[in-house]
Amino acid sequence: MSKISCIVLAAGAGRRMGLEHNKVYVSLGRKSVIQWTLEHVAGVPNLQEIILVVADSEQEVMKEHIQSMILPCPIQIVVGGEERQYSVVNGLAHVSPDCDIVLVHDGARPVADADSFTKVADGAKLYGAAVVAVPSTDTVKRVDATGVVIETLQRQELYNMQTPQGFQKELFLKAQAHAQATNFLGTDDVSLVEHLGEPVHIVVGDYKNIKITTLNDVSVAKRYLGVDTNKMRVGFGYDIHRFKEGRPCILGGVTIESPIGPDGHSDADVLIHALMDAMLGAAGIRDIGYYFPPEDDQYKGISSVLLLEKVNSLLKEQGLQAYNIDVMVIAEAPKLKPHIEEMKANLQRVLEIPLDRISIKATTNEMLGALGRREGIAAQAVVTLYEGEV
Ligand SMILES: Nc1ccn([C@@H]2O[C@H](COP(=O)(O)OP(=O)(O)OP(=O)(O)O)[C@@H](O)[C@H]2O)c(=O)n1
Ligand SMILES: C[C@](O)(CO)[C@H](O)COP(=O)(O)O
Repeated sequence: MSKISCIVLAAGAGRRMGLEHNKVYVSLGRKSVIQWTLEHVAGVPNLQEIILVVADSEQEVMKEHIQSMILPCPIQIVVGGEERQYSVVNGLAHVSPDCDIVLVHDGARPVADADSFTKVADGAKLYGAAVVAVPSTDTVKRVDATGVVIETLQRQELYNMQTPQGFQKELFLKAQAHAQATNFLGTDDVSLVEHLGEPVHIVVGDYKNIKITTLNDVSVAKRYLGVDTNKMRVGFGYDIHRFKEGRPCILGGVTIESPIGPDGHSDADVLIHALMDAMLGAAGIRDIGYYFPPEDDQYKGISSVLLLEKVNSLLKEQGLQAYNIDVMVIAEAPKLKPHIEEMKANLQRVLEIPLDRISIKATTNEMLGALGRREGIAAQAVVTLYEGEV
């Protein structure tokens, strides 16, 4: 019986996702991308070990991330390389001597099911190298650097390669050594065996086995995994600041001429503060005091637009995106009307939603109470968030 080792690659940067963190930590419902991937890998019969390849800087984060998982075999975390292929080389160096079949799988493919691993392992055992692939559904053309079509390729011969990709270990070691000796860099693993001149067999896979590459893939993967998606959430925020003479009056990222302005640790932009609390509330991830504590010097005088950027990326990491926002500022002065379009443009720049889904309104407090006595300024905000892209 074959002994199988699976190298799971998670050492990329996930640049195309545009997040601050590696895409493999993005949540897809109650589990992250890498947790779904590992759960599916764990279902492979005869699996002896998992070699999880992780960037040097993320070793601790990854350990914390997977420590609660119950896996059927030992898992070893090893350091990745600059390119995907070099990460595979590092993983391969840690494969146990008694394993005879090596599978390689992208950590960013959380939908691949245990069946595709089994079929690839069987194919590798039988033929030496096998890969899960799907027929191309689009017409594919070769195009030159000026954008002119060179030729139309025969679609019946074209397949999109996915992972897992599997190998008899000795063949894979030989192919890796040959690639190194000839400076060959492939975009997938079986291409190293092709480069060696040995045959590679495909196993027909499933179109659902997507690689999480852009934010849009997150909602698609959630759908495929049966995780609730496109659910709307609502959040509410409120903030109030005392006015102080000589303080700048910054609202919605716009500096308004005024002899008085809201007092506070940051730039005291009460409008953005109410908005951020509404966003965090809708996401269910605490409040602005938690992320930007007033006793922390790094936030002294900081522009709240920068804080809003941070809140927006916290939401993106949860697969959430603002759909519409409605903010009400309550103050006797200054007059906001001449500045509202500029404020909306500032919010649009950060939140990347159309202007017609951003509402900023202002009202006086009819000279009632502290706000009516011009002692301060308050704001309330309501936000709807969508899970996934809208
Ligand atoms: N040096 C690298 C580059 C990529 N990968 C892994 O290879 C898989 C497929 O690569 P890709 O989708 O390109 O991931 P990233 O390199 O992270 O993404 P991007 O190219 O957008 O930065 C991912 O699971 C990624 O973590 C890796 O282990 N080591
Ligand atoms: C290996 C792979 O997932 C097969 O489709 C793909 O080639 C990886 O490419 P990327 O450029 O690293 O995303």
